[in-house]
Amino acid sequence: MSVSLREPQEAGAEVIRVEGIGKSFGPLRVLENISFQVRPGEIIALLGASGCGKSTLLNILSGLLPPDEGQLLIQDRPAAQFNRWQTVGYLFQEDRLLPWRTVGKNIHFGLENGNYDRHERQKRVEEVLRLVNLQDFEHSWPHQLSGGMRSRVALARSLVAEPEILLMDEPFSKLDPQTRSVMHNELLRIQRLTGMTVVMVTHDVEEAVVLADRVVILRPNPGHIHHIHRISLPHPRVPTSPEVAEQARLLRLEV
Ligand SMILES: Nc1ncnc2c1ncn2[C@@H]1O[C@H](COP(=O)(O)OP(=O)(O)OP(=O)(O)O)[C@@H](O)[C@H]1O
Repeated sequence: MSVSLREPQEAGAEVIRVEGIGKSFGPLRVLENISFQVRPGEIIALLGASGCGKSTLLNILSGLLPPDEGQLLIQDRPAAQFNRWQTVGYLFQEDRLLPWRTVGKNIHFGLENGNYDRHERQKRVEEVLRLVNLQDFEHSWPHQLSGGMRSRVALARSLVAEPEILLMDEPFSKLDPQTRSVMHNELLRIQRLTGMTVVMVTHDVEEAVVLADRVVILRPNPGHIHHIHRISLPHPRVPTSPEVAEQARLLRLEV
């Protein structure tokens, strides 16, 4: 994909800046005073107990949900000014593939908010299918695919508009452990190739350790940042290794 040819951004620049964000739903205070920055190409995991506001925070980062307080800057611009369809890709817990569309047409869906001609759309779909190693499945139907392949199609759909930022809400949690591990490696390979920035919600401490550069640990009532934990282990990080187990142990003490 042409994302792989993207110019590296200025060293140290931030792609996301969250400043003092708060959010309530009616009387329920969900997030309070959330501040952190994300540098280009970082993988950030949002980790915390159920209900501490991880998905709400991800929705705010996507620009879909306005915060009540504080501000979100994407590439130094207020969230209201960025074109979220081209800047941000979103990958959900369910693959959300449309069963009446082929793989190729499902991926086309990721381009329907952009201004692309037919030739450009087709070129991008073919490129992203190669990126996720599904080049032979453009004309297959979702029901013909395994869980891991469906997960790759959903990933391809979120990447086809070449977003700078990929937001993921527990995207691999429904996969079996072996397929999940394969998808972790796929994500890391694609991240390296494209240089995209990733923010992901997870419940899974090992997943956070295997993937993330930094883990933002949230605690509830209302959701706030307890600690930001850096994971400095080199890749590949083997899930069964003592180093990963030790980092997971440290994280569990904090969550
Ligand atoms: N649109 C909404 N309207 C009302 N309450 C909401 C809304 N969205 C989320 N909430 C509430 O906000 C709180 C935080 O929800 P959120 O989904 O962000 O947490 P989470 O940490 O992602 O949880 P989980 O790990 O279980 O998915 C919960 O109490 C939830 O019921």
